[in-house]
Amino acid sequence: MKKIKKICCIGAGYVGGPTMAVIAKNCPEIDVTVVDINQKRIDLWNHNNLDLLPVYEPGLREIVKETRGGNLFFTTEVDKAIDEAEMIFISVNTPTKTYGKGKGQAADLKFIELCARNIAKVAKTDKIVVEKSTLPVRTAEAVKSILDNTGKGVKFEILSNPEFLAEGTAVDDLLNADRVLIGGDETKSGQEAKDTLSWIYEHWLPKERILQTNVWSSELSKLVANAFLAQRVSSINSISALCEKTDANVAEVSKAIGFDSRIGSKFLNSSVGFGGSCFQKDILNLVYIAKSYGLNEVANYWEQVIIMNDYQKRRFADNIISTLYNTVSDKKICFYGWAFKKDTNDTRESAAIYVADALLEEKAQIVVYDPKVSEETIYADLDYLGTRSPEENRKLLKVINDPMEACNDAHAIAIMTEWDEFKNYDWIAIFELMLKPAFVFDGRRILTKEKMNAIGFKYYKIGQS
Ligand SMILES: NC(=O)C1=CN([C@@H]2O[C@H](COP(=O)(O)OP(=O)(O)OC[C@H]3O[C@@H](n4cnc5c(N)ncnc54)[C@H](O)[C@@H]3O)[C@@H](O)[C@H]2O)C=CC1
Ligand SMILES: O=C(O)[C@H]1O[C@H](OP(=O)(O)OP(=O)(O)OC[C@H]2O[C@@H](n3ccc(=O)[nH]c3=O)[C@H](O)[C@@H]2O)[C@H](O)[C@@H](O)[C@@H]1O
Repeated sequence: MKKIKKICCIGAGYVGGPTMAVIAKNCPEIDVTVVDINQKRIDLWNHNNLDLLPVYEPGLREIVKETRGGNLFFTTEVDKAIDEAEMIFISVNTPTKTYGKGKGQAADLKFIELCARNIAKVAKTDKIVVEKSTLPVRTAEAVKSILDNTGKGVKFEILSNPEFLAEGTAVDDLLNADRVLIGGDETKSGQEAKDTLSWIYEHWLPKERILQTNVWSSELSKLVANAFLAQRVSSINSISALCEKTDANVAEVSKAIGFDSRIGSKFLNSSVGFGGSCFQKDILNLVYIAKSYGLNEVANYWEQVIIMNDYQKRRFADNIISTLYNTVSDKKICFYGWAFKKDTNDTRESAAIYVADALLEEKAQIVVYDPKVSEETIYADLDYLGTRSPEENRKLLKVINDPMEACNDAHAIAIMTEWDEFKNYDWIAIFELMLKPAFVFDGRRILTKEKMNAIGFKYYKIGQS
């Protein structure tokens, strides 16, 4: 096993940034360079004001402060970093394809291929190339084929090392990972490369949490882990609809089933629907792969997780409309939260986007307050859907930085993200500011029905009649 001194990571996003910061902190003898083609993102990673880091994660700014400029570097000099590194992580985005074959399901691998071609072009010495991005099964084969055909005699070992961190808890997830998965060739040099990557993680994680597999198992396990997690959320959300029709309470059901050690208590919180950049993308990708092998029953089974999630978002929006006397036209509805979960500024696939879109179709006036998401991001999310013109989105939806001002004269509040601060608001003062009857639609189940009703609210909580 070779002890390496220089690594590079292509892609300074939600995975590349935090992962490399944690490696730099725990491996002071290794120089870690994170590269990106997005100059603005790199400038923000290098900004003196650490509040402006492009990724908000609890604990991240402290690690960046400690390591940046010491053994952690952010730069757009991609070729130089590739040339100097002994190990290169590819951590670029792999979104769902929006064109051509597999449109709407398959992962778009153009950024991965560009990275592979760039490494092939630049590399003058042997490299270990690590797939950190989430990739369809057998992608390593394509990457290997591109790298092995450079004709320069440079040797590449390809490893799959998918990331399991969740946003909002990224630093903690990295420091205390349940497991690290490393897939590689079952050859002597493949084993050596796997051991070198294991050695990096062993700086802070117990050896028994580092699992080595073949490349294909590793690639597939990542998609399957996300599919199983999302499936739990869709399963409990399906039950939330049933609870609302009966006198059952979804929290009591979650608790009761979660006590069974075979089921376990995690990931059973009913919500307005899961969001995030990966659950939907990775399940769609799994569905596409299954279909491509003619496994239609397998594909249909997993697709149902997405169908249920779409139903949950639609159901929430429909309930707001029907409860507000079947019309929200010109009614002010205040959204508390836009991020797809608390403690992140990421909004990709957030349920808030789709609920807002449905209400805007009914000509509602929406006012959004989120403690970490910018106005620019919120408008970009809506414009991306293409449902109406950017001008109309800006006319119908406003972003306000003060939660009290946001709910002033509102007919209803919709809680879209479970930010802790929402629980501690002065809900009596909020009630006073709103039009009556004052409605609250709690898509995250963070408030107490009895207390809200006692204040005078008409309070609706997902999964409770
Ligand atoms: N966001 C998350 O929580 C997790 C994401 N993943 C996976 O990790 C991968 C990356 O995800 P994120 O970090 O969220 O994406 P991201 O979109 O935040 O970051 C990707 C970065 O790669 C850069 N990039 C694209 N092509 C490039 C190129 N040729 N050269 C240099 N830079 C390039 C982009 O400019 C962007 O800044 C995806 O495959 C995702 O599925 C895996 C686990 C968790
Ligand atoms: O591949 C990825 O990108 C990552 O996807 C998820 O992480 P993330 O999407 O960041 O966040 P989660 O905590 O999984 O939440 C996803 C969504 O499900 C929702 N959720 C989660 C749990 C729950 O019980 N109920 C629920 O509605 C959250 O609010 C959020 O909208 C996985 O948890 C990570 O292991 C994985 O690495």
